[in-house]
This record gives sequence, structure tokens and C-alpha cells, in this order.
Amino acid sequence: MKNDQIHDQHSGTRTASRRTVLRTAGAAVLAASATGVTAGVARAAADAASEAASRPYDVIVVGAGYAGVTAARELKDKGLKTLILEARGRIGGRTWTSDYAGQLIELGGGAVDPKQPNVWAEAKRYNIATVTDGGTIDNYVLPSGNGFAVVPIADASARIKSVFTPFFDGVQQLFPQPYQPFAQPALLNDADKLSMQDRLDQMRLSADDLKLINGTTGGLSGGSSKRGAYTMLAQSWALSGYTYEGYQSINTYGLQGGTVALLQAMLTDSGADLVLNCPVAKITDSGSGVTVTTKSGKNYTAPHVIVAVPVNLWKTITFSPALPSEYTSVSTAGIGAPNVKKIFMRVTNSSAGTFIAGPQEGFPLSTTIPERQLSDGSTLMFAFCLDPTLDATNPSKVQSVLQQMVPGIKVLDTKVQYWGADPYSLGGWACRQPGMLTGPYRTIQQPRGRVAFATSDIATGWSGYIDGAVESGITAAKQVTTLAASTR
Ligand SMILES: Cc1cc2nc3c(=O)[nH]c(=O)nc-3n(C[C@H](O)[C@H](O)[C@H](O)COP(=O)(O)OP(=O)(O)OC[C@H]3O[C@@H](n4cnc5c(N)ncnc54)[C@H](O)[C@@H]3O)c2cc1C
Repeated sequence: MKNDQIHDQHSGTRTASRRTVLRTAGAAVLAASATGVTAGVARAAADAASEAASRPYDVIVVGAGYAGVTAARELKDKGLKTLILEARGRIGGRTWTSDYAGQLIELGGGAVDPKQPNVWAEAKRYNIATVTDGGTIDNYVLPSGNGFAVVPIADASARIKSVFTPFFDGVQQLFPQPYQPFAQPALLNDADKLSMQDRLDQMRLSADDLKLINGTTGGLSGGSSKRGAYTMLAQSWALSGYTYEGYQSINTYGLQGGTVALLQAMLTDSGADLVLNCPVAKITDSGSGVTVTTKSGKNYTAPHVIVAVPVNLWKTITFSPALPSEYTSVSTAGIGAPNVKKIFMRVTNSSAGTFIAGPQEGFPLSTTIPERQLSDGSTLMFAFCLDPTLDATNPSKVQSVLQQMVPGIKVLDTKVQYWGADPYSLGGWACRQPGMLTGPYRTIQQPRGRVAFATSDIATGWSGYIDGAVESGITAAKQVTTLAASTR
């Protein structure tokens, strides 16, 4: 079976798509990612930052992930000049094109899909090809009784589909227009109270069937199905066309050259100046302009600011005047799923052939997926891990967990990104908690004074995906353009 017939997204789900990614110089692109004030290799970073502080900008964007860069590009299209301040030494945030075992890899988000209109349009606009891999996967390793069973992929997919599809009974009525999640307020009020675990409980599944799907719901939630809102996954199902196949297929494509290739093209087009290694600590809105203060004490001013950092980071920035409680409480509770690690590894000796593993909630590794065969005879795989106690940088620890599912398998080495502990993400993909969508969500999508917000975490459509980041960047740029026109 072609491996793009099954799939996953993010964590708990089951991605099977492998990509023939052109091994363009991902790292070199990253190293050369800065434009504008940071472009000159010879120019000292401090000089560049000082120069930026004295230049007149219409808008300062905080954060150079997909949401922030999209906002800057949109503002340029409206004739506004933008400065981007980024905490890290690279662009991309929760997308991170890196390299491992001589391969280009995505340590964060990587998959895009034609059902995701915003990011798909960007790829077309900048002529970035989408890539997929036609490799095959033999088996699915599934929980069975107290252990695991190796099941031919077609049989396993049919079984998962039959258990998973009823989880979404009624979603067509709940989200008849997937990009307008509030269209059915009465139904939504009830549904948004449910955690994914509540919905699983309603289904009264057998122990084995429960284990078939709670790895997905628990994984998306950041470790426990009790944390994630049912409406989060239900809306993704609706956006995918209300079918298992539609939902499965959203992880089929990657971007040629990696996510950084598209983002770099957008950044270059934005004409924005970018300062890297510049974490923002304070944002002061005087009513007539905004001052952004970095951790190192440097001030930048502009008429407007777009805060394009993850929601989980809002609580780490001092806003003056203070943000209303809706913003602070959501940031404290968190939208970005906790505990998320993405692990790349080289494996050999698989008794299950090429396989996907979909263990149950609570197992130290979540979905485990083959990416491609390597010329040294090993297989490049990646896995998600929601267990903060597993030291995934230690190959023998990962191996002993993997061997519980596939006896004899060997892990040669690993490369890990722990998003939950990363100070500039404090979590992985967005997964709202029960009550957030019907509660503070519409408020936190709005600007406060001269400060607007952009991130996939507050998107109306594909929140939790690159597409949602692009959508949110477009929205924030519109909000600021309207404000700028009214305050001129
Ligand atoms: C492991 C993983 C797998 C995923 N898989 C997929 C997938 O396959 N497909 C998909 O579509 N999506 C996927 N996602 C989700 C997707 O990556 C995100 O939704 C998207 O990248 C978020 O973009 P953003 O711009 O909203 O936020 P971010 O990418 O987090 O960007 C925010 C930026 O703000 C910066 N920042 C933070 N604090 C400060 C500060 N104080 N001062 C200045 N800058 C600051 C950060 O460094 C960062 O660059 C995945 C995410 C993860 C973690």
C-alpha cells in the first residue's frame, strides 16, 4: 500500500506520507535567513539593532514565525514598512527546517495540504513546489491486549477508521461551515464543554478499541485526552471534508526546500527589516504610539505593533496597559499543547518491516512514522513523545521503548526538539481546552488599542496548523491597516 493512504497530523494521528524532499541547503538558508538590517554578514548585530531602533517603521511585528512574516508581507502590500523582532537566532518558530543524517528534516510543523487554502496559496504564489514520497509501508503496529500486534496496513486502517469515524457523529451539524465555527451556537455551547476524553467516554468503547484512538486524542492534547477540547479535533475533521480519508490525507505533502524555503520567500518579499536574537520583554501602548522594549533594554517605537508569538508566551511579556483577563487567563492555561517532543531517529533491525506505530495514550512514544530509507541501510523515522520523563536524546532509552512495540529493533541515534520546554514556544501545536472556543476565543482575536495579535493558536480555521498562522497573519495585518487608517 502506498503510504500516503494513511496519515497523521502532528502527534497522535498517523502520518504515513514520506517526502522526497530536495536536499537543498536547509541549514544554509537558515543561516542566511535574515534580510534587511541583519543581512550584511559583516555588519555587527548590535549595530544593526541600533540602526533599526532609529528608523521610522509603521508597524513592529514581534515574532518571525509564519504568522508574523505573513503579517509583514501583507502590510508591505498595503504600503506599510515593518520591523520584525525575533527572539531566536532563526526564523520559523514552531516550524524548523533542519538536517539530520544528511537529510532535510522538519523538527516542527512540515505538512501542508490543498485543503488548507492559505498556506497552499502562498506556496503557489512563491512557486514553491509541494513534494511527496511514493514509498511503501508494510505494517501498522497497534495496541492489542496488554501488548502490541503487527497488522497489515490495509487491515489496520480499516479497523481504525471504523472506530474513529463515530467519534465525529454530528460534526456536520455542529460545523456545517467549517470556517465559521460559531454558526451553530446552541450545538457549539454543548460540544465545547467536552474534552476529547468526555467524547471517548460517551462512545463506551471496548478497552482495545479505546486504545486504537486515544493515542491520537491524547497526543493532540499534549499527553492527556482530558486536556484537549473535543471541538478542536471536530473542527479539523470538518475542515478535512468530514471523512476519515480527508482527515488522513492532510499530511501527505511537504514543501520543497522545507518550510523555511516558503517562509524565506515571504520574508524577502515583505521588505521587512529583521532583528534576530531579540526577545521582547515589554510592550507599552501610550495611546498615540507603541514602544517595544527588548530583554536587553533596547526600545523600538512605531504607531502599531503585531504580537505574533505563541499564546503561551503572552504571559511572559509585560503589556502596559495590562491585557484584559481573557488574554492572560488563556495564556496561563495554555493553548500550545504541553510536553511535545519530536524525535528523529535512524533505526535498523525492524521485525515489522517498514511500519507505523500507533500506541495508546500514556505510552512513552506516540505515533512513530517512517520517513525514508537511507543509503546506509537504516530507516529514518520520526516519533512524537508526550512523556516529559523520556530522555529522547539517549538512543538506548528510545530503543528500549520502541522494542516494546517492535522486538529487536535498534536505534542508532536521535535528534530531538522539545517544544514543551523551548522558552520561545512553551508548547507544541495549538490544542484549545474545553470552553475556550465559546469563551474567550473571539475576544483574544481582537486588537487592544494599537496592539494586534497573530498566531495559529487563535486562527478561526486551521488553528494548530501552518495554515492557521498564515490566516491569522492576514487578519492581524487587516486589523492594523484599518486602525492605521482611522488614526492618521
Ligand atoms: C512538533 C510539531 C509538529 C507540527 N506539525 C504540523 C504539520 O505537520 N502541519 C502543520 O500545518 N502544522 C504543524 N504544526 C503546527 C505549526 O507548526 C504551527 O501552528 C505554526 O508554525 C505556528 O506559527 P505561529 O507563527 O503562529 O507561531 P510560531 O511558529 O511559534 O512563531 C512565533 C515566533 O515568535 C517568537 N517569539 C516568541 N517569544 C518571543 C519574544 N518574547 N520576543 C520575540 N519573539 C518571540 C518565536 O521564537 C517564534 O519565532 C506542528 C507543530 C509542532 C510543534
